[in-house]
Amino acid sequence: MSKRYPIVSDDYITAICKARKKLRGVIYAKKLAPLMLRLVWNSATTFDVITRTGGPFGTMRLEAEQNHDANTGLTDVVQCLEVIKRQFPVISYADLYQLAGVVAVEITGGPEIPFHPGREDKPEPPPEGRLPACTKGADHLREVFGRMGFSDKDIVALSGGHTLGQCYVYHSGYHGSWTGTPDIFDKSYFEELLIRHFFARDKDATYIGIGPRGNRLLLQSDKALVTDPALCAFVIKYSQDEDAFFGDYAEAHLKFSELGFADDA
Ligand code: HEM
Repeated sequence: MSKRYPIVSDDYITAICKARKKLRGVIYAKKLAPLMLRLVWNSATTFDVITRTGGPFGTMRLEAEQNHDANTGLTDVVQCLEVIKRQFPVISYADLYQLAGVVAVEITGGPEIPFHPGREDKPEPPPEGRLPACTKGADHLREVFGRMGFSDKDIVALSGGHTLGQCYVYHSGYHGSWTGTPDIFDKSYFEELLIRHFFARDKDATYIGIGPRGNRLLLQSDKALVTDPALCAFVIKYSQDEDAFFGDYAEAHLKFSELGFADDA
């Protein structure tokens, strides 16, 4: 679907440029990049193409959505963004959150992702249960991502977002990072995935192992990328070619950050 982006005022663009700088400082100083990325992913991919509800429209500001099981741990980061929102009240929550996601990837060494302003905030949170489950395999990933128009390539490239950050027991019940460099956006997620899935032969939903710098983890949804041959072809490609990963990631990130936005119906 082609996009017809809304025209925003010069003042709005100036505010976006200033907010981007603030975000760089805050995300860097408070080491918030992984949480920011999780926040924007969890916000955007609630979009439902049929009802056109959910999506990257700032509803994570609402307590009801923060209370969804999949969003445990995101309240602090929402509050951090609230401080920036107060400095730039003209910017919608929807734009501010998605801008924060783009900045999080950029300042950790990842690709530059285009950003188009003009999203409006929705008043209602989406229903719970639209995000992919981490305890299921490739069929489930294809079903959930496919619903939003994502291909196999998009599924694998986006899952590379797990190059950043980790799981926390008090959020998801799991503990560990996917790589030894969870504050750097690079292709190490795919390298680790190819090595570690060999050790993950049991039927348990997650693999937990010990890495040079703490616990390593593979969710069932991560393992599915290696056990499914079509998905695995992309894992191998990205593990060998960071430029290819960055290019495909940036394209897919842009797509999720604009689900339901500026659609030229
Ligand atoms: C494929 C389906 C996915 C599932 C099932 C999934 C599930 C999870 C789970 C369970 C956590 C741990 C939360 C916690 O304990 O704090 C997590 C963390 C994270 N996810 Fe995903 N995720 C998926 C896709 C993605 C995508 C596409 C992105 C970004 C493009 C992403 C970015 C992150 C980040 C950055 C973290 C770490 C957050 C932190 O360190 O605080 N995830 N994810």
